Amino acid sequence: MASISGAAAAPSSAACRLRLRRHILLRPSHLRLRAPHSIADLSRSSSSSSSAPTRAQPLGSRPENGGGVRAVEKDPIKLWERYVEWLYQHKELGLFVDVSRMGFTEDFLRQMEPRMQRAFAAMRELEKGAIANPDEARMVGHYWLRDPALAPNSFLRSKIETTLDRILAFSQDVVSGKIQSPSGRFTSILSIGIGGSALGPQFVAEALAPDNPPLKIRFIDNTDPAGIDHQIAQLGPELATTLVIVISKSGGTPETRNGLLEVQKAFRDAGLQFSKQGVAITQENSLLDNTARIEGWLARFPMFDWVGGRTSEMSAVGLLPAALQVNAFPFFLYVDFIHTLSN
Ligand SMILES: O=P(O)(O)OC[C@H]1O[C@H](O)[C@H](O)[C@@H](O)[C@@H]1O
Repeated sequence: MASISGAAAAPSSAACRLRLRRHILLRPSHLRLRAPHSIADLSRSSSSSSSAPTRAQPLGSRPENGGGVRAVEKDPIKLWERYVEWLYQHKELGLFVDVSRMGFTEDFLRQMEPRMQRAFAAMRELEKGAIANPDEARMVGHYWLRDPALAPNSFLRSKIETTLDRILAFSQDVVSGKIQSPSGRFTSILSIGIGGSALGPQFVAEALAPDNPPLKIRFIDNTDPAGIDHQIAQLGPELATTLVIVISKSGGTPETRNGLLEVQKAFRDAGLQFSKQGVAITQENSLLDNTARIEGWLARFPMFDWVGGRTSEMSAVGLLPAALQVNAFPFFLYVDFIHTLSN
């Protein structure tokens, strides 16, 4: 990730989007996601075949798979040659993949090439919006979230970008105090959601949030009544300045609803108005979405049907909690980093 030294004022969401776009435009073509011409392109870092060092001979080939497997090379010189020939490097990310100690042969790569080409063809179809979930007639497009330009049409692209803009604007307004609870600036976040609607935000909070985030986050991620009571008790009077984010793709998960009902009761008991502090992240017109709309919650953000719960980290599910835990500039770098990583 680029250095954040010299960071000045938080950029506007438009500036963030602009930089995201510029990043897409300026990205060197060799870094673009593409199907390699040959599977060997995947692993070879450099060197033409004519200048390639002599490769170790297969040591332990298995006749049943045509000799594609070999024992791991032990000779240090040959191992070094194998390392030099096959090291994959992505300079921009500082990512290196060393496959030299894996027991494969050239033959293995030749055998796999038709299968890989079929996989790349299937991926191309998927990326163009093919229905990959026939039971529910849904596309599978979570990777469009990381690069909206990949979305199969302008409608979807604009939905992704608009949502990203709204997340940035809302989180900046909450962190700066422009949007407040009736009792003052928001000081913490309570996330209610389970499974795919909790794991990504928990991981990011654990891995990336600063030691003293603008808003500290807590999670209710199961229906254990003692656990729910514990989180509410830990907040104590801070409930009055807690932003409650209710996350559910389907909007009807009973565990999440139980958590919501318990928290709403705690608000009532404390004489607080939940709607002034509640945010919903869910599919449009779900039970949760309709509840939030009818009760007039502070905000609603969409979850798309073409994003699986377990791959929703770069949707509002993951980005809103992340944006609220860091100030806007590092959040932008986070989006930028994920974008680079995915390409
Ligand atoms: O996001 P929701 O619709 O509330 O679903 C939340 C979770 O519910 C269950 O635990 C499913 O097994 C998970 O795959 C899903 O992520």
